[in-house]
Amino acid sequence: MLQATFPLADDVFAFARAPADPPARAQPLPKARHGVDVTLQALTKSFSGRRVLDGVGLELKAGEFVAIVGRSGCGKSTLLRAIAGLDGIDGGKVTIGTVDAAANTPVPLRMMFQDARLLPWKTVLQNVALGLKDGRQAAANALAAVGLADRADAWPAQLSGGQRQRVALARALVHEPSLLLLDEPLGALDALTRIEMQQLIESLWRQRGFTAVLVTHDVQEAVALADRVLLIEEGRITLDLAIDLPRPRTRGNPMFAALEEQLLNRLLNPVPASRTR
Ligand SMILES: Nc1ncnc2c1ncn2[C@@H]1O[C@H](COP(=O)(O)OP(=O)(O)OP(=O)(O)O)[C@@H](O)[C@H]1O
Repeated sequence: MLQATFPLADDVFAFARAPADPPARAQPLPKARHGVDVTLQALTKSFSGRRVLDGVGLELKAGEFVAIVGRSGCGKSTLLRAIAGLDGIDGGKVTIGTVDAAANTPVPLRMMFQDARLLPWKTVLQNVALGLKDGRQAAANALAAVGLADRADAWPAQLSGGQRQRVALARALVHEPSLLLLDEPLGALDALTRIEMQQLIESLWRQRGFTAVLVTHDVQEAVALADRVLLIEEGRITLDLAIDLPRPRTRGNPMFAALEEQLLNRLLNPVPASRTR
């Protein structure tokens, strides 16, 4: 369900025509949908004989916000892509809601990446409406929800990096996903824009109730956003840390700083896998 086909010739003509369509007036986003439970059982995945996921098991509750951290190359994106069904797995099972992800049944999930992956020959509104039948109104609503109602007719090249990620977020939200997978989507943004985007993602998550899984290198971001932070080491989840702080969270809170330090110390001083199994 994540892959759409893009009729190239139509797109080229659309480039010549756009943005001739009348502007769609923004309306509030529809009422929140609920998130889905996600269950991973004994996931394994190897690349060139090297085991990257080594029997990962995990249960996420509907509407939970989970962050995944770990050293570079530990398998965070591989795990996310396995949940999304983008890459095959060697063993184990992914269940989203009641659907076995291997069953080829569409599941209500969307994914955001570090780069916005917008089509440069489509306007912002057209990018968000992509793959939707009569999607202009829904796209306008989603753009308003991310604060970009006034850029609907702009081209992606006319936007800043932060604005492009807002469009990518709108493009995901317009489908009202029950599960949003975020693969380091804020990694390329400056510090201030990053915090603004974190606040936006958190507020949309609170309004809409989807389950969120965020891969991040930034432990502060993980503590700011997540209900639970998971650490991946040697192909397994070796730490599952509950972040029991009220929202919205204040970085100056001593408990915030203590959790951040705990995670950072754990990342810098890995425990041998044999002691975590
Ligand atoms: N398509 C692929 N083909 C071969 N090896 C791959 C492929 N995808 C990932 N790998 C390898 O699997 C390991 C885990 O990669 P992955 O991208 O999941 O790590 P990561 O924790 O997300 O890393 P980073 O934090 O640097 O983004 C790495 O050693 C990587 O080189």
